[in-house]
Amino acid sequence: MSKVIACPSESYAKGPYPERADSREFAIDRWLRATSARFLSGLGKWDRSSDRFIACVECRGDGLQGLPVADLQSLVRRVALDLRRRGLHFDAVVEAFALIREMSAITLGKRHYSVQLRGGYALIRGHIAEMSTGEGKTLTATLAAATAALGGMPVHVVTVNDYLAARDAEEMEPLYRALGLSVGVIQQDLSPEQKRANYAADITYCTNKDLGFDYLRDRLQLKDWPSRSRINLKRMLHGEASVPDLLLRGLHFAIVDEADSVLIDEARTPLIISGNGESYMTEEIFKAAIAAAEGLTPDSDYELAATERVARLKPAGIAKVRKQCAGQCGIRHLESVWTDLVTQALTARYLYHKDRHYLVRDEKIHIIDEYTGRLMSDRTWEYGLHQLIEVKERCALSPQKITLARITYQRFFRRYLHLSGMTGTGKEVAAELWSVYRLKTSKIPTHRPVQRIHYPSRVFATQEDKWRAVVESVRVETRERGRPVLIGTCSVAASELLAELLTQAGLEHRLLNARQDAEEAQLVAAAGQAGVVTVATNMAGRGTDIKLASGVKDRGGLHIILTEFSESGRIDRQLYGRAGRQGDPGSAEAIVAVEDDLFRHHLPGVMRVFLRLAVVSPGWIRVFLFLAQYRAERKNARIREQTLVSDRKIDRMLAFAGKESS
Ligand SMILES: Nc1ncnc2c1ncn2[C@@H]1O[C@H](COP(=O)(O)OP(=O)(O)OP(=O)(O)O)[C@@H](O)[C@H]1O
Repeated sequence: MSKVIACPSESYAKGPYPERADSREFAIDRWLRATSARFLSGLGKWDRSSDRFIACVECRGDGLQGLPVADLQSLVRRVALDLRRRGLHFDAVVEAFALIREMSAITLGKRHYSVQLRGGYALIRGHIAEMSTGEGKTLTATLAAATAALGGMPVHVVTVNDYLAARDAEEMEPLYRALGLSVGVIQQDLSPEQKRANYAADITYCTNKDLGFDYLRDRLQLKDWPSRSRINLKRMLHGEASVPDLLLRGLHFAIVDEADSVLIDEARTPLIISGNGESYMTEEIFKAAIAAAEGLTPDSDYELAATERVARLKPAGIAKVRKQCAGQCGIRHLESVWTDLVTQALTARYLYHKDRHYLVRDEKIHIIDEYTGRLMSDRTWEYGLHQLIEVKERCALSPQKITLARITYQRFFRRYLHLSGMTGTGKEVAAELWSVYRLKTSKIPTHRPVQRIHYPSRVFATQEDKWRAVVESVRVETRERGRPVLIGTCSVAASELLAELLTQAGLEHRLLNARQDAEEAQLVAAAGQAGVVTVATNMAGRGTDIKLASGVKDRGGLHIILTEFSESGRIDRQLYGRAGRQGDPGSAEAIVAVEDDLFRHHLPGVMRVFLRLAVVSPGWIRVFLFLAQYRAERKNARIREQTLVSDRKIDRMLAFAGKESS
């Protein structure tokens, strides 16, 4: 079984994955769900405001300060019993929050600030807590996670990449251990047994992808599970019926960190599990398709939609493809298959780029996750795209896959009994979070005023001018001011180009990208030291906490350089958010070019001319940037909408057939 990346444009599912399970395990699971639902029902009885809640926690906390750990632990045991008995009752949650806060002060040396209590309140109420970057969401999550876990709920803390999942679990573990709770971490390369053990922990830190795929694997296990009456019959005839080994313990209580990325941005692409299938497509056919695609003329024969990464053949192109290629490789009778394949070949040839969308390593294609900048080595693209890219890059051909199970994030996360989330950038997507997930967004104030300074953005006519300005800015900030600098680039290729230019300019630097990811923790640890230059892809764009070395604050803190605006302003703000955390000094600037993808794809030609002529002031740059990102976000929202619509259509079709989808 392997995992497939769906092309965003193709969002249909094959095959139903009905749930027809019953057994002692499932009875336990159902009992657990019912218990969880009872546990959560206490929330409905809360009639006091968040201010009152915070005041109660603060007041109770005053009474707990100075108590020895053993006394706190016995109070924790008492509140755990109370939570199990009465559920998320107001008084019990106040007591739990106050105890977790005091225990955190002792074990981690960090006592939750009032604003973090407010964030915790939002999470326990099932909201999205919008807390600015660097405000301590990792610590905030412990309040809700530990309270739910003390009450017996299996808790999943979901984040965007393995590095963050492992870091957060490791940092918070002393607190959980002191509270008598176990912690599990799911990493990509764990065996099923290890995963099962980690999911059995009270609180499990995992990534959205691992969680989604593990859920699909469980659904596949359940697919062949017979109905209740068949199990009973089997038991009568053969004794105990065997039950499948599931990885998860069900979907109960989830806290999604970087919620806008997981629930909105990544929701464009469904999760698909596939297995090896039989195919008549040979290497010759894929080669012929690439050759046919190369023989077509742009604009007259085909058009490319770069943002959606899909190619479309025009009537002239279709006629040419049929005339030139039909009959090749013995698939004459399937002209539509051939045209589809040539269209995919156009996509592979012109819309997927080496060192941007994938890496070639050991004669294999490794997909780069566009949201996290990390390698997804065990994933493949579907509908022949992966094989076409392999042919394009002269790699060995991997077997073609067929879809076994599929789910969208929209549908997956709605299955949790209790869903909540945190992000530094949730304002723009608050309406979508509500309409799709029924999640309210609560804005949490900052603990200390943000001191980050934003220099005016600079737009250059060419890439060369842009990179020259970036190198100059690095020189000034490090050599003249002695500050650390973090430069965000949009691809492995761009990061390597900049690294080369910095070397030529004699500026020492470190590189963090999908090709050089082994020393991520060390690179991040060193990135806050005076004069250190770190060039990174969006691997360092979210969640990364760069701690400033002593003396760096006096020099102005960390400086961030953004070298290409992304389609969403949220992603840019996340990168800026690596500086000026927790009230520290810091600064950020954007140095970009008119030729960057965002402007090329989303700005009308006349505006690009204005930008190129450099007649625009910083104010106008902001206007053009807003417009380009607005158009890009609209397009992406439409894609997500389509994914959801086709998902609902599949649901209705399966319901009509008396089946249930994954
Ligand atoms: N109550 C606290 N007391 C002391 N330090 C804290 C407290 N809360 C958070 N911090 C520190 O603040 C820094 C930022 O925390 P964290 O990385 O969790 O922020 P974040 O909100 O998740 O950031 P991002 O939005 O970038 O993901 C960390 O170094 C953390 O140790």
